[in-house]
Amino acid sequence: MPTDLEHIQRVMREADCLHPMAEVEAAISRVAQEVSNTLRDANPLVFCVMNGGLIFSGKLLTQLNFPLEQSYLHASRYRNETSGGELFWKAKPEVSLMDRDVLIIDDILDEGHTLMAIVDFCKRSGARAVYTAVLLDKKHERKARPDFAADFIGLNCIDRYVFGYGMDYKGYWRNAAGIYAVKGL
Ligand SMILES: O=P(O)(O)OC[C@H]1O[C@H](OP(=O)(O)OP(=O)(O)O)[C@H](O)[C@@H]1O
Ligand SMILES: Nc1nc2[nH]cnc2c(=O)[nH]1
Repeated sequence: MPTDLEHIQRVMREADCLHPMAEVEAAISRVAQEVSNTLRDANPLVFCVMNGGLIFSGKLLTQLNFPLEQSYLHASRYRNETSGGELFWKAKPEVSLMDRDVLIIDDILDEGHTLMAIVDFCKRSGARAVYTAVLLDKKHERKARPDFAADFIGLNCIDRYVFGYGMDYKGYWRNAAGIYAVKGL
């Protein structure tokens, strides 16, 4: 079925802006400082979790002023829907993680299944230490494991379906320059 672009446009028009661009950019700069303090001497291997992690990764990486290697992995649970299902690996890391300090960068920690599975994979692949950075930590009582938290968090966000800064609504608006909540979700 062709995408109803009028619907996609309406979602943007009716959305609530939760975190405007200036607030998000300030949060990214703070996270960059925290990551630098922890990893500047670690020669880390940094993974962007595609697709959602793309914009946060790009903006964060340009503010990390120390030697690192960068790559990507792709694990998806939502597959352009607004509720999650089974984790599906589209691309596993191709470089060796053995004895490396690894930093995983993703857009959002919601229930946590995605990030937990990625961390678990990295540890089983021989990483020496695995750190995680997320732009948003969504606050609710449905966490897969309440004791699992990201090491670096940009912003806390309310329990709504959000898009922008890499996060999609039905595959659209990853390019929105702010963090928005879909009306009614
Ligand atoms: O904490 P969870 O409940 O597991 O959800 C968080 C994950 O969901 C989104 O990915 P998605 O599966 O939508 O893929 P995408 O990045 O390609 O949008 C997001 O990018 C996180 O990786
Ligand atoms: N776009 C988007 N992806 C998600 N993955 C998990 N939660 C969310 C969310 O609120 N928005």
